[in-house]
Amino acid sequence: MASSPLIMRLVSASVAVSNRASGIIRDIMKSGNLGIVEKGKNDLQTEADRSAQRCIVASLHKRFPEVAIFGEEALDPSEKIPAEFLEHESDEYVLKQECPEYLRNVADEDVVIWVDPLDGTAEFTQGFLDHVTVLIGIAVKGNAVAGVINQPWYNYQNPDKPLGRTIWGVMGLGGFGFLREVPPKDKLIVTTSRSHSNMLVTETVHSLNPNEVVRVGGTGHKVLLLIEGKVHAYVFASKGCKKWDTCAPEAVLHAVGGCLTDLHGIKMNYAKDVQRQNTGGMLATLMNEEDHRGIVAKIPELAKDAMEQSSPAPELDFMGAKFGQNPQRGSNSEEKSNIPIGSNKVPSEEKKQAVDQSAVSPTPSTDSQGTTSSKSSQLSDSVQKETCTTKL
Ligand SMILES: Nc1ncnc2c1ncn2[C@@H]1O[C@H](COP(=O)(O)O)[C@@H](OP(=O)(O)O)[C@H]1O
Ligand SMILES: [Mg+2]
Repeated sequence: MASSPLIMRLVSASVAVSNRASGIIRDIMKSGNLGIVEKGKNDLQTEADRSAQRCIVASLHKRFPEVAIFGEEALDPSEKIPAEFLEHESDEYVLKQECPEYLRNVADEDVVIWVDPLDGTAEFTQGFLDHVTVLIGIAVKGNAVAGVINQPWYNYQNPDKPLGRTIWGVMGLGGFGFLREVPPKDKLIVTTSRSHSNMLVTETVHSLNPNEVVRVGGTGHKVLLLIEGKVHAYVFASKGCKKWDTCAPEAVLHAVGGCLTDLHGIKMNYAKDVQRQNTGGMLATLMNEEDHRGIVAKIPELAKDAMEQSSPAPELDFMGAKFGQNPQRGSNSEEKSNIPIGSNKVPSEEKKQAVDQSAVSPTPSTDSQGTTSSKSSQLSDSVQKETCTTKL
C-alpha cells in the first residue's frame, strides 16, 4: 500500500507522541519534583516542559529528519534521550482519514512544526491541571494547517472516565476528539490570560463589553473553550504569546471553521525564519472571517497602536477557498458522514454538534473549566472574582 501523504503521517505521529508526552508530564507531577526554573519575568520552565519537549522533538525528528521542528524550550540538542521517551507508533485512526487534496503533495521543506511541550506552565505549577495542554502545530509554507492539542488531565475530576484526551484537526478535513457546542447567543463571553495580564490586556477585553470574562491559563486551553462553545472570543492585547503557543490552536480552529489573527486581523506566519513572538497580539474566534473582522473592528485603537502589525503568512491555494474559511469536500462533507466537522456555520437550533466521537478521545466535554468571573461592562482586574474551580 502506498504510504499516506506527509501531512497525515506527521499528524498521526504527533497524536501518538502527544499521548506519550502527556504521560511523562503526569508522571513528573506525580513525583512532586517539578524542577522549576525561572526563564524570565513571569516565565517558568519545569522538568515536565523539558522532558515533554525531549520526547516530542526527538521522536518526530527521528521519523522526519528533513522537517524543521522548533520547540519552546532551549535544550541541549546533543543530550541523550531515554529510550522510553521515543514514540515509534502512529495513530491509525488519523491515517485512515483522507488527506485534503491541497495538502497531498507537501514536501518536507514546506513544513515547520511548532512544539509547546507544556502550555500553561504557570498554572501547572499552581495545580490548575486542566489548563495544561501539549501543543504540536504543523505549518505549511507559513500557514497553520494541522495541529494537535493534548489535554493530559481532562476528566481528572471524574475518575470513572478516561484521563486525558487528544484533539486534532486538519484544515479541509475537520476537527476530531471533542464535542462542538454553540456558545450562548444572548451574551458575549471573552477569555483571556489569567497569569500574564496587565492593564492593556484587561481594558481591551472590557472594551468589547463582555457579559463574562473567563480568565484561564494556556493558549491551548482557551482555544478548547472556544471550540466547545464556552466562550465567544479569546482576546490578548499582549506580545507575550509565541509561535509555539498559537500554531496548533490556530490550525485546530481553522479545521473547524474559526480564525486566529493578530489584533489587526492579520493572519500569523509560521515560516521557519519568522520572529517567535506574536507581536501583534492575538484574537481567536470560532466565527467566519467576516464576523471575526467585526470583532477586530471593535478592538480599540489604543490596543492596536500598542501592538505591531504582523507580517502575514503567504497566501496558500486552499483549493480556491479563502484563508480562514474551510473547504468542505469529500469525506468531510456532512452528506457522506455523520461527522459534521469543519463547518463555518453554527447550526441555529442544535445545541450540541458532535464533531467526532470515535477519534482519539471519545469523551465529550461538559465540565466547566477553570476560572470564570462574571461582571458587566465596567470590569476591572481589581473587581473580578476569580473562583478557580479546577485546582488540584
Ligand atoms: N508576558 C508573557 N511572558 C512570557 N510568556 C507569556 C507572556 N504572555 C503569554 N505568555 C505565554 O503564552 C502562553 C499563554 O499565556 P496565558 O496562559 O497567560 O494565556 C503561555 O505559554 P507557556 O505556559 O507555554 O509558557 C505563556 O507563558
Ligand atoms: Mg505556551
